[in-house]
Amino acid sequence: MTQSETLFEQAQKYIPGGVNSPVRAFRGVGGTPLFFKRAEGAYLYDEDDRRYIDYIGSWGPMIVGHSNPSIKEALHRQIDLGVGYGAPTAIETDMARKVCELVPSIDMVRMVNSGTEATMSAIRLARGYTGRDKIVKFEGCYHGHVDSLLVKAGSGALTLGEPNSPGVPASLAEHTLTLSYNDIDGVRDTFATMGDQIAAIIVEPVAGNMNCIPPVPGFLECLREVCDASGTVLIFDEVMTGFRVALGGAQAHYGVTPDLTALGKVIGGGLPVGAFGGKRAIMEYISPLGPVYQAGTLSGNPLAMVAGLTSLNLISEPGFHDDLSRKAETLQKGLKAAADKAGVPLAVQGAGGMFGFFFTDAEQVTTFDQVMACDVERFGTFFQGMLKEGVYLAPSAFEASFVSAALSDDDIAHTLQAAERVFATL
Ligand SMILES: NCC(=O)CCC(=O)O
Repeated sequence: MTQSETLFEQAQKYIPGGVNSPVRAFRGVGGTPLFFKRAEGAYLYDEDDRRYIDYIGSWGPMIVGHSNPSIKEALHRQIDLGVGYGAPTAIETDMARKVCELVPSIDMVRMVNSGTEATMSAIRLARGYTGRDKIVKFEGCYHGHVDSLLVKAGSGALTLGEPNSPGVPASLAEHTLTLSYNDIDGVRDTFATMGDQIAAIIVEPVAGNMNCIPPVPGFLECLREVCDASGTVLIFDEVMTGFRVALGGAQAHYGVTPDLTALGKVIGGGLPVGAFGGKRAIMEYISPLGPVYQAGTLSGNPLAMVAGLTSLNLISEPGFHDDLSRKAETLQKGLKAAADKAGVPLAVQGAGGMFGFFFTDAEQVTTFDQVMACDVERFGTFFQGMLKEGVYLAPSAFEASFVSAALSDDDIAHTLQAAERVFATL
């Protein structure tokens, strides 16, 4: 028995499913989740002392690689000064200023502790601001485990076969209208009949919780247009894409400006942080300025702020995202070439520093239905093969994978050679 197997057995006695977040459980890909004890640069080390090239990066935050010396130094300095005061600090303003500079659609920002809190608060704010209850989300998009957003959700909810979670009252879910991602006509039809009742559209500008689906040309533009016409708040959930698809996020990459943005992952540099921000007139509706309530014991925690701000400073270096995108593109091209060589039908796609691949005959995957038609079993076999080769990809056919700046050209070459060997066995 491996150490991971032993530890997983023990964990299951005390933790539901042995994990603190369901997609870690390796459901649908077989085998036992790996237990890690150390991470450095592009690598994870498991409890059996095996090294893996990491394409998850703690599900996104580790964009500069693990155990970055500058982040560690900033954390050590802050630990000596106290780990939290529950009161304002200068670093919170430094962080807010940085976020507003990097994402020009954000005039004001409020820090929270997770992406879930960010989307939940943004939805409440949009409802309070517009005085409307209905919201629009897209099938297969996941915005954290917020009640009214766990409707036809992606990520672990989809992986485990429960995209509509029990426990969400029907009376709450009925305010959530779910449309098809990339379906421009569907959006126009819905807004033509009930646009004036809809508080917000929330969307992943690149859908990363049903694998990796970029928006088709015109989709995000259409969302902006219908929101403008009906007084609806457009919320981009950039928890995954923020600071990753481009320094200014997917909104900079695709040139479409939301009213509110939800952030997480990279903004915390590996610590638990989320944020939501946007237009001043809307943000002024949040308490204590406005009537919409939102709060948090640990919000703006100084350890989280120094880790996050250091991370944002590191990724602001000129050329950072060009290099990140080049790495992701080399991987995508290489994976496609390796699959072609083995005669395995594969579609590979990505945006900036995120990517995904689909076992399908289709050239391109743009819809939820196409995602669902892909060969999930084959994905599991490939995933396990890559794991044996020391490559740690997202353990679900419904999640994007991520690259970090710590990944070397040799790591990518090793990954592609491994992929060639594993494709040959499928
Ligand atoms: N799509 C998955 C994630 O973003 C990570 C959070 C989780 O464990 O659900």
